[in-house]
Amino acid sequence: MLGGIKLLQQSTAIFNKVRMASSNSCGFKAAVLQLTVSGDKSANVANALKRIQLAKQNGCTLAILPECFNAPYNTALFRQYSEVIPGGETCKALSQAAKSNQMYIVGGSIPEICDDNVYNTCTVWDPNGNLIAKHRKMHLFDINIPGGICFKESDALSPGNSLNTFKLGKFKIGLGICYDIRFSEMAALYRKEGCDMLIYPSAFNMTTGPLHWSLLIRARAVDCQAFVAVASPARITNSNYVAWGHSMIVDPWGKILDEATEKDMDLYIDLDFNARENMRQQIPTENQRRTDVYDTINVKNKF
Ligand SMILES: NC(=O)CCC(=O)C(=O)O
Repeated sequence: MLGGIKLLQQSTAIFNKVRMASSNSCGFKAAVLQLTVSGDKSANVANALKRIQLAKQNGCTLAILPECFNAPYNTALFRQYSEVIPGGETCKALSQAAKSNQMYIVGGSIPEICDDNVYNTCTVWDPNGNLIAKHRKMHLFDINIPGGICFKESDALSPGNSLNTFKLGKFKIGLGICYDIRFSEMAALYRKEGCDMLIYPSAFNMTTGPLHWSLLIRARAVDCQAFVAVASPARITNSNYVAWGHSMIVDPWGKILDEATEKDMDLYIDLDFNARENMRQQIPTENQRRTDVYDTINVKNKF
């Protein structure tokens, strides 16, 4: 824990072992799974496992699940669906899936219970089935747009207080959850930490989704010069919270490499990190920052 920023990373020994099996020098193939989420937790988890296996069959090294993929996205239900990490049924299933498919899994998010607090938490699993990172949503989704949407996660959830990264081979990946993407300071810290990619399991809504969703994803990609992947639940029009869908992966230039519709579907995308290196050399903003003028992030939050 340095300056309020905690990094959770696997040990070098595991890292080396996994790297051999799972990535090459310039990239890997990622799956973004846009799953239908119902009130039946076991069915949600079983569906995720099936789709992870399909991603493996399609040559993917990494599978990314949506925010709140095992439970309805509903403040009144978070506690009821919550489970402990890593001992709960969802974590056990994800760990097993990572091991049997020899994949990395970014387990979207699930309602986590810890010391009677409930968190919106993302877990990450390596191909040995080990939990290598955990991120609790830092910025709770509390908004009120008259005639649009009123949602108050803080009625039911506590916020996380740390930034979290993990390594896939030589690539460093920073984690956020949905509303976290609106806070560019957080992404800037991940960039400063050297992240090659940011992943945000998400569930935007029908009011903000149309204008803000791809804008924010592309903005974070361009200002961090990193890949950004976001996985949403599929849209179910008669549910309490209607998700925007449109899961996507954007490259460091801000180009949308692939985008889902609102329907239940998966994306499989080859990521070539050479493109990222080229961009960082051609537009070297990292070395051009005027930290003599705006030094808040750099001074307060040294990793
Ligand atoms: N689940 C969320 O955090 C939703 C965020 C969202 O929709 C937004 O507009 O921001």
